[in-house]
Amino acid sequence: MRSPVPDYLREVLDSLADNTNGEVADYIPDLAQANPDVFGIAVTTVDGRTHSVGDDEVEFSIQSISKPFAYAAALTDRGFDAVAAIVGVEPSGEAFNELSLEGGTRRPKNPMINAGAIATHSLLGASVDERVSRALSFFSTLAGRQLSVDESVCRSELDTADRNLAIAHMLRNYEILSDTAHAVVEGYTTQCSINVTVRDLAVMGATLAAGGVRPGTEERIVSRAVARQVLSVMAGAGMYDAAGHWLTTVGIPAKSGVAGGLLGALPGQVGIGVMSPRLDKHGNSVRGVKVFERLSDDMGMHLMAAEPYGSSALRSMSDTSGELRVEIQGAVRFSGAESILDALSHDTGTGTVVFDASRVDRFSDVGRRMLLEGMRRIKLDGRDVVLVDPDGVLPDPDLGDGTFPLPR
Ligand SMILES: NC(=O)CC[C@H](N)C(=O)O
Repeated sequence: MRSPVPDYLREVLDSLADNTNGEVADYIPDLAQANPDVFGIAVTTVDGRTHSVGDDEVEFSIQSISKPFAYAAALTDRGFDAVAAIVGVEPSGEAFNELSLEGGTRRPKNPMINAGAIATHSLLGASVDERVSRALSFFSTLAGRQLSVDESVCRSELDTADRNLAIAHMLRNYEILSDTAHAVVEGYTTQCSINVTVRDLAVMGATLAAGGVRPGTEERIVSRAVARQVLSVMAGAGMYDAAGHWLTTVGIPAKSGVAGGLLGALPGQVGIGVMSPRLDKHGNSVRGVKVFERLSDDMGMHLMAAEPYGSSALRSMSDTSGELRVEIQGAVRFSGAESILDALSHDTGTGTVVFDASRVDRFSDVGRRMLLEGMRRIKLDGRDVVLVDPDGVLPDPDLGDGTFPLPR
């Protein structure tokens, strides 16, 4: 059988091919020359499979999609407090290049707008070379291949960078930058000029979606906390002044760039990369936005369209000759563990309790701790606790007193 997933992506691509609405960015002269018809879509699952259609090998400058990844690098290198000292996390509801700072703190409102991204970039090193090399090597690690800078796009933007220079001077005035405004804008602009394909974007997004681990491997690239922070800020501010509309209609944490790239990361599921250069008035790719609307609707990818999965964690509970058998299944998180503990709290038996975890896919950290607490309490009630766990999905099941459930 041929997987229908690429066929579906092809159908989405074909259905939008005639849409020529929007304009390519022209404030960066080189981008005005870009072929406006390029169109590619890629999706990477957290377990590492990539499906792509259209112009999936065409390289384009990452532009503002560099912002969440530079933020991830800064959080990793400098720690959360040092980053929070110079950039906030509040949605700005403003255009990407607004000259604005938060009222009280005088920080840029978030790292997804230029002011915040220029501040964030400055944390990647002490000189232009240091910062660019940190961004380039980090982005390459995320993409899983060596990326390079589009020098022509970079020079072209630097020639017309007055607005970003104005932002950098404003930041220096408030002692947010230590290097000169010119040097920081040069490094930031180079970071924005790193070339990627939609496949690179999908893989990079999938790493965030997988909680910081390279899709399909155990290789940790950023901490779980950094991945969560970056996805959260993308959800609230990734689409600039269209962020609220985006969150309600599409509901996938995302980031757009003026070259026409659009990156999405759906926690626990997929990374998505789309490229189509014509932009709407917010600076977001017109066809890119449409692709995300289709994926969100057709594939149930809206973050807030949650399905209840709590009670299904308890497959069955049966009492045979004084022994209580608790069969657990699926992925067990807070709500699933709560349903198991609730059922046990109504049991009035006194005999052995057998927990059968052979149908469990995985326990989240909280699911594991809650179940162990339940086992501990059953033991305190004077009952024997038995665990059936052939796949070792419940590692180190210490009952709090150095003892373990009996195996069976
Ligand atoms: N929205 C964007 O992609 C903007 C990035 C561009 N390099 C700029 O700073 O203006």
